[in-house]
Amino acid sequence: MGLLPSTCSWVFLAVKPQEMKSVMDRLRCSPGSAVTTRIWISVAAGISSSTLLKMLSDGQLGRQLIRAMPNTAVLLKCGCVTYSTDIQDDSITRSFETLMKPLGLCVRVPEGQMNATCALSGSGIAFLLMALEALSDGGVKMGLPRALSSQLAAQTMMGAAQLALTAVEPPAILRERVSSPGGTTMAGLHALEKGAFRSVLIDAVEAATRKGEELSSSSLVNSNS
Ligand SMILES: NC(=O)C1=CN([C@@H]2O[C@H](COP(=O)(O)OP(=O)(O)OC[C@H]3O[C@@H](n4cnc5c(N)ncnc54)[C@H](OP(=O)(O)O)[C@@H]3O)[C@@H](O)[C@H]2O)C=CC1
Ligand SMILES: O=C(O)[C@@H]1CCC=N1
Repeated sequence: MGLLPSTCSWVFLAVKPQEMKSVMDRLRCSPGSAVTTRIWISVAAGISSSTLLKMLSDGQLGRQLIRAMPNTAVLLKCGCVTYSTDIQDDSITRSFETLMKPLGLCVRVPEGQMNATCALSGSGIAFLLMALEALSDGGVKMGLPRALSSQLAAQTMMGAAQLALTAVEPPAILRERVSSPGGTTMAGLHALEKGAFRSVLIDAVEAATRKGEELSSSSLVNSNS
């Protein structure tokens, strides 16, 4: 990775947060590093824009930075990309959004919300996949074949997401419509409430956000070392 062509005007930094400092150090020594007008896009979880900007300025690599957070569903063009930047030139942010929009939803957020969006949409895919696995296990426990159970769980999750994305009503109302008095859904929802389902998901987003904050402070320490 010693070479950074000077013609390369947009560079994605997609290494693990712990690798970022050493990668920046190596970029500084690259022949093309003198180009200070290029746009840097970091997708690293946790590392704040101020830490990244410090690494860029230490390496005299310019200061045009976009901090972005995609999720793995971008592979299927139904992902989320959140980003924050202090770049004032609208043509640059428009170009970035044009690049990202085919991948799914692309939303600009304040820097202070990046760790929370990383937790919710970046890591949230894993939380939902775990829920999907568990739903499928539930079906298998009740005698369904594994393949059918997994297929029904995934399709049901997609259906719930499509309903939530297209309906005018909030998810709570959509849920009520499935919950007949004395019916099967209420029986299942009661079991979820007893297991603190909602609370556990809220805890998961909070824990992932806090981890992002920790990664930010540790990379700041590293960038000063
Ligand atoms: N996984 C996810 O869902 C998401 C991840 N991210 C972020 O993306 C980043 C990468 O994560 P992920 O893709 O999961 O990790 P991977 O381990 O899959 O990929 C890391 C990449 O970095 C390369 N790499 C490692 N060390 C160096 C180095 N010293 N110099 C140059 N390249 C290096 C690796 O190359 P090689 O394979 O050749 O070793 C590999 O291509 C992380 O910062 C993560 O926070 C952001 C959003 C979502
Ligand atoms: O945990 C991770 O490495 C990544 C960051 C965003 C989602 N997962």
